[in-house]
Amino acid sequence: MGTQKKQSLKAGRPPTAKKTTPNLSSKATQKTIVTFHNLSKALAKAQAENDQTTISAIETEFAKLGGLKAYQAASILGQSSTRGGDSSLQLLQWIPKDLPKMRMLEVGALSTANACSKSGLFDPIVRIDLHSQEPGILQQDFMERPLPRHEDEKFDIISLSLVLNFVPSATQRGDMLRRTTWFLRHHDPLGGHSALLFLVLPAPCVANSRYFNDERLTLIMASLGYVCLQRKQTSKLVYYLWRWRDEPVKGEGLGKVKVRDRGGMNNFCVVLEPET
Ligand SMILES: C[S@@+](CC[C@H](N)C(=O)[O-])C[C@H]1O[C@@H](n2cnc3c(N)ncnc32)[C@H](O)[C@@H]1O
Repeated sequence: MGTQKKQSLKAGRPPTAKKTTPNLSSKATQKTIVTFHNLSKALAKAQAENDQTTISAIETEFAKLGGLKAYQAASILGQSSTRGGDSSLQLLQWIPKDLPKMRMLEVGALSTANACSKSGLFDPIVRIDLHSQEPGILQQDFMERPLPRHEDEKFDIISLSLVLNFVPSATQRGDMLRRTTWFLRHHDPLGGHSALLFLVLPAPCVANSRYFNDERLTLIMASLGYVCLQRKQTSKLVYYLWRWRDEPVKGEGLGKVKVRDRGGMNNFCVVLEPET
């Protein structure tokens, strides 16, 4: 009892098939990702407190690190097969191959050549990112993306892989999850449309947080109208496939609740504010 090594938020990639000794550059890659996340959290706090001195100091640190570009470069390295691979491979294992082609929105897209892009199961794939790395990726903040005017502009599936943990505050994470429902088509069993959300998080977000676990996530998702179809956890990542079935419950919020507390835990949290 209690002998298991605690997971930290540093863990962020699925294990490779063959265990390899981490080399210096994979450590450096992970350090960039962790530093970026820590700076983002500190910046959100300083901004909330309107602490200009701290904001300037953090911005200097971001610049020294190389900003979002350096973070994305580190994340792309993490997607390479030698570093743990492409999370969209898991989605392909869960999607039936005989469905009509699905309209996909990939939020936080780093490449146009991941497994989903090559599968032929999705058409079109609209890829967006805060900082586009390729012509096939639209530079756009999902939180600012114009809302669809017609059902035809909505999607059958949204991919949110390692994006929610990138969002600096708990309420913004809740807002992001709620926003996914505004972009999904209503499920039409006869027309074959499935409104799906593929969500990937670093495992410690649910497995080792004082304020978040699978139960809290399920409550939030249920309040938004989602049911869990699939879940898989590795030592580093947790993957989910959710079906959006019902309209979100109006006026319902889910705040910050301590679900457990042990030394070495993190404070990752998602808060769902009541929709106004
Ligand atoms: C760790 S990378 C994950 C990339 C890839 N989806 C994966 O699974 O490896 C997170 C990406 O999410 C993007 N991102 C974060 N918030 C976003 C937002 N609000 N809108 C669009 N992209 C966002 C970041 O710019 C970053 O490139």
